[in-house]
Amino acid sequence: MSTLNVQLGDRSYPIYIESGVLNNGALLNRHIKGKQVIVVSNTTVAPLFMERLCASLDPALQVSQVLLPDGEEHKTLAVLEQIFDRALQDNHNRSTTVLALGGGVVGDMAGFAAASYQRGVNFLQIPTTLLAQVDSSVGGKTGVNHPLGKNMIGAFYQPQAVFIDPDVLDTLPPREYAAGLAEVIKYGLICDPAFYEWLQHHRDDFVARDKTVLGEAIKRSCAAKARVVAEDEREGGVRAILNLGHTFGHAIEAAQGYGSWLHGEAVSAGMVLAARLSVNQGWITDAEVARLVQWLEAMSLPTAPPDNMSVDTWTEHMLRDKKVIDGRLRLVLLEQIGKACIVDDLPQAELEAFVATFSPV
Ligand SMILES: NC(=O)c1ccc[n+]([C@@H]2O[C@H](COP(=O)([O-])OP(=O)(O)OC[C@H]3O[C@@H](n4cnc5c(N)ncnc54)[C@H](O)[C@@H]3O)[C@@H](O)[C@H]2O)c1
Ligand SMILES: O=C(O)C(=O)C[C@@H](O)[C@H](O)[C@H](O)COP(=O)(O)O
Ligand SMILES: [Zn+2]
Repeated sequence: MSTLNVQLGDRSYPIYIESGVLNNGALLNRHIKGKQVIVVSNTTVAPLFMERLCASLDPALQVSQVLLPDGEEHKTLAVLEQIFDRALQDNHNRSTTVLALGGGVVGDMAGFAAASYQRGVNFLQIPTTLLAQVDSSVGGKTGVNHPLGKNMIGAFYQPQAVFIDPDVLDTLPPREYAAGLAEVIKYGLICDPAFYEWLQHHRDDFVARDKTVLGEAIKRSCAAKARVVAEDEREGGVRAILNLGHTFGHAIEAAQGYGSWLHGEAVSAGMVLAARLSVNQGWITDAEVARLVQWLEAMSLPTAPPDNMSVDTWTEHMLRDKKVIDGRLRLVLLEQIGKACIVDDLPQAELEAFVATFSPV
């Protein structure tokens, strides 16, 4: 078993990465504080893993299950209420533990429920998608979408532990697997050039879902995220680099209707746009962007945005980004491959001219 740590003082927590950790009752039960558990999952994931998970839990625990509808379009305040309804109907008190069993949607929603139910209860993450294992289960960003913007309602609320079982990825559909790879590649681009090269070197192994290579990628991704989060938990500064491609990506997701583009797909196209803007600044080369595009395409990821968003639509969504300060956009660009930077002085006219190059007239 590999154990990493997210170092946040008295809120530090372990990330356990182990085949079969879903069946490791001793470990799971050690992190359950009270006598009650609410397992939050969805209608796709629960039939796959709920029984195994519940069999690992201490039989003396009172366990409630909440199965959310599946899909990004259900990551809403209205659906979140289903968790509170069940928690209250089943008399869960402040010492209950919320356990998220699912992908990033379930994790973000369960985390926000844990942050707000009776003003905060114990929270554990069991991520079941590649994207959730390498990104969303770590770092404490929780919340839901609003029709006008992604993740607009939420809280920073760290889990008390993360349990990653790479074996659960065996059932993950190809499109979801590719979406997770986009966030893996992101870490190489923003802060780890050696990892970027290693990932490219193993690109056929990723297509073949080689377990050894995948396990190593999960570990290195979680380690990168843990380092950044430990440095800047609430995104006052450096944490924003984890948002590479997201200003464009979130605009795509919201404008196209949540669920039409997967989050990882929108991030993939968004990273290419951020890379192209970085070329315009004279920082990286066209050849480096071409190499990235070719790689993402080989992973079946989109590398261009949809062609139905006007400049106004782009601008409207991008100006709602959470990184905006006093009406000024902050964009994550690439100073080099493997080194991101945060840019807050790109003239609005330059950004609009850039967006116009891929928008309908
Ligand atoms: N909090 C963060 O730091 C953070 C980071 C990245 C992304 N996110 C959020 O995460 C969400 C995307 O997460 P996602 O990509 O995991 O999507 P998701 O949660 O919608 O899961 C993708 C699909 O895979 C299914 N699934 C999950 N595990 C499975 C398994 N083992 N086998 C078969 N099917 C399985 C799900 O039911 C769903 O249909 C977005 O809402 C995004 O905003 C949050
Ligand atoms: O953890 C972070 O910080 C990230 O930015 C990780 C992103 O991959 C993730 O999609 C996050 O949810 C985006 O956050 P937001 O603050 O832009 O909504
Ligand atoms: Zn993301």
